[in-house]
Amino acid sequence: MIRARGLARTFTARGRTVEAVKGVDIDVTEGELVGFLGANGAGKTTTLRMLTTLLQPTAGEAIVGGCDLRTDPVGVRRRIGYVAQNGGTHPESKVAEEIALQGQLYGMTKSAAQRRGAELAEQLDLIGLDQRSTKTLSGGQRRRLDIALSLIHGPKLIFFDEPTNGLDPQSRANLWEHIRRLRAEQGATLFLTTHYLDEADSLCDRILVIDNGEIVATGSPDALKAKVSGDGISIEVPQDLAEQAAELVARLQGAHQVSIMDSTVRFRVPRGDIAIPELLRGLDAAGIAMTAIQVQRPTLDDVFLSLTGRSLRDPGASPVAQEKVPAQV
Ligand SMILES: Nc1ncnc2c1ncn2[C@@H]1O[C@H](COP(=O)(O)OP(=O)(O)OP(=O)(O)O)[C@@H](O)[C@H]1O
Repeated sequence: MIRARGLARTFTARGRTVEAVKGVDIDVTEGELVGFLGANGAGKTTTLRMLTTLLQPTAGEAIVGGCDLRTDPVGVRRRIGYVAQNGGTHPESKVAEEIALQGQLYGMTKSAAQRRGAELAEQLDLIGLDQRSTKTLSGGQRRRLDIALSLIHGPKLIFFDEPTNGLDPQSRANLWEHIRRLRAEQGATLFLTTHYLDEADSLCDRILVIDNGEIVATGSPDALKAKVSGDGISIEVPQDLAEQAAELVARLQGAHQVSIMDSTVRFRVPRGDIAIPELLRGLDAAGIAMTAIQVQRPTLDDVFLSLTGRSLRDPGASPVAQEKVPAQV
């Protein structure tokens, strides 16, 4: 659905040159829900605007929805939907007028646009709002109207720029449901930018991490977490047996960063769920009584931190998942 090679964009303003996007390669296959994750100014919007024909690349090439970005931008536009960060509705227009106008922009008759608008209103929980002016809609309703407008011509590839930016947690969760349904019910391919870690984690099949105009990692949220840091485990044992427990721990497959502090042994493994049964058997056989175990799953922020040296933590991000369970030895 998307194949970009060496896509780059440089801006020059007042004698200063900014390399906003430095030659990125992007591959997205049909039906995928891909998140483009990065801090403010990383180059997300610039990339999205290039892929949607709104901005000309300085270098590189891309096939988007089967059409060449450089030679057939009109073909690209016909095949994609684009939900911009700030939407494009006029505050005084009525919802029904916006939908009809958008349909007509895509060459539909007024009645065909109204029929399609009614279908979309049903799918996106906008029923009963057609005579409301867009300025009276809530933030979540306005975002859903933006999505309806971008879907009027039935695109199979949809781009979202920061879809839930500025929404309250409940409206964000509601919008995620709508985005998931778009894929499940219409088989759409979705590409969205976000700086929300929890959004990327819970919504996306695959994430591309962009930093300073370069893609620094790609993979499923779980694969990225396992690759970068793995699960952190700490166990409590009698202090005089901590050394012996640490030796057992070091023999677990993939164990690293083993350390001892008083009666606590800390370490990391690629998969805690696989390591723990083996650890329990080893401690049992050695007669070491473990009194507590704590498992800390890695977060996407751990991934981001290890890739970029900076944290992307935000108020909407999920807390670190922690489980404290009694030891069973
Ligand atoms: N029209 C422009 N002229 C000059 N510099 C620009 C222009 N548009 C973007 N930039 C610069 O390019 C870089 C990437 O910006 P971009 O908007 O793509 O980042 P972003 O990851 O989308 O950030 P945000 O999350 O804040 O939207 C930034 O340094 C930005 O200041």
